[in-house]
Amino acid sequence: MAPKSVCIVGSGNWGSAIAKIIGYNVQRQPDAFEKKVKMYMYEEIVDGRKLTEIVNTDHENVKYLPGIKLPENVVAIPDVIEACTGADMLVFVLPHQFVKKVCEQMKGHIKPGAVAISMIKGFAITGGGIQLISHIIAQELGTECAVLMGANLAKEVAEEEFCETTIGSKTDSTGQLFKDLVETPYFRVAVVKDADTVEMCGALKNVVAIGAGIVDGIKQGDNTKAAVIRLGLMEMIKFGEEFFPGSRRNTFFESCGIADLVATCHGGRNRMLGAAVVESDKTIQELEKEILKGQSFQGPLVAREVCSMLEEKGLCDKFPMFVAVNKICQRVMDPKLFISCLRNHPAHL
Ligand SMILES: NC(=O)C1=CN([C@@H]2O[C@H](COP(=O)(O)OP(=O)(O)OC[C@H]3O[C@@H](n4cnc5c(N)ncnc54)[C@H](O)[C@@H]3O)[C@@H](O)[C@H]2O)C=CC1
Ligand SMILES: O=C(CO)COP(=O)(O)O
Repeated sequence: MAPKSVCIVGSGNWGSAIAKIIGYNVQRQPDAFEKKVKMYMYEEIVDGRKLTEIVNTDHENVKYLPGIKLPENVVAIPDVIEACTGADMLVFVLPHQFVKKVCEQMKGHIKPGAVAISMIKGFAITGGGIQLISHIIAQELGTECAVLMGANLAKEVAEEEFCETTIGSKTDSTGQLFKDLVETPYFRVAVVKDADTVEMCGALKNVVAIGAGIVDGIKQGDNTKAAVIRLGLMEMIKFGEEFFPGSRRNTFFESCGIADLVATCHGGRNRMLGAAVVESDKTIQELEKEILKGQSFQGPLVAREVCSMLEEKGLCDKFPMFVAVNKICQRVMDPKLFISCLRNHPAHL
């Protein structure tokens, strides 16, 4: 079979870290993958130069993953149609609010038989309710779409610190193909079939991580944060029962579940946001600009998406942590009340 060509759709903090892995891995497997990896990059000017030009000449994404060299076979392309045309494998790694628009542009330009994977941690709300991003990609582009989620803080992955991740794929062949594309000695991949639960975990942990940050902001210690992680996991499992029936309990014990909760509740951007919301009166948008300098917090958006579904279904009282995080992000609840709303959590009854 001819080597497969790969296109990465997205080039932020995680997008660039995964581009580093993919760029090296395709070189190690020339029979399986084409050497050139095209990476769609949303164009912007950094220090008077186009970011695509910086990446293609200096081989570093100075804005979103500074200090990390990217392999020279990763080529940044500002036009998503040019980037995806002819690709056999599409790796989606954009902040979730941009997915629909980017897919609309790509529609009609996808190679027949191409397969996709989503590394995006979020949901979409459509007329049909809460939707998984991989389902939107599959519907829009007519491709199969697997998912990859795990305890994978981008900077640590880019610095080649050991971690695990989970690929969820309904078919074994697609799961294995993407495992071959991304696995390294420091990035170990487990493939499971329960893809919807894998993806749901990745989205919901963003909300719990804000809760962990709120705990830091109100100066509570590790016991309290552990309680937030545990209650968050309970709400994630419950959310699966309500919205994605058929979830396998074991999936929550993969890297995408408990491990990602632990990692992001200690080290993630959403955790930072939770602490900052307590410590300042600024809006989420102001904090995002100030703290992340162009990167994106996914948690507040996910909390809003989740709570709009909970309200619609009359389920808010079963998910007090998700609801409290959303209210605190919306600035309609005093963060000091966060603990009291966990005190009477249904998990204690
Ligand atoms: N950063 C991390 O440690 C990890 C992130 N993720 C997930 O990966 C996904 C992508 O996150 P990151 O790569 O970290 O992105 P990021 O947070 O660095 O986001 C910035 C990216 O959005 C792009 N962008 C801005 N406006 C745009 C527009 N209008 N259209 C298209 N793109 C636009 C920017 O060019 C940049 O590439 C998210 O769902 C995130 O939750 C998953 C694992 C780890
Ligand atoms: O998903 C992540 C690590 O697995 C990154 O989380 P943050 O977006 O909160 O930094």
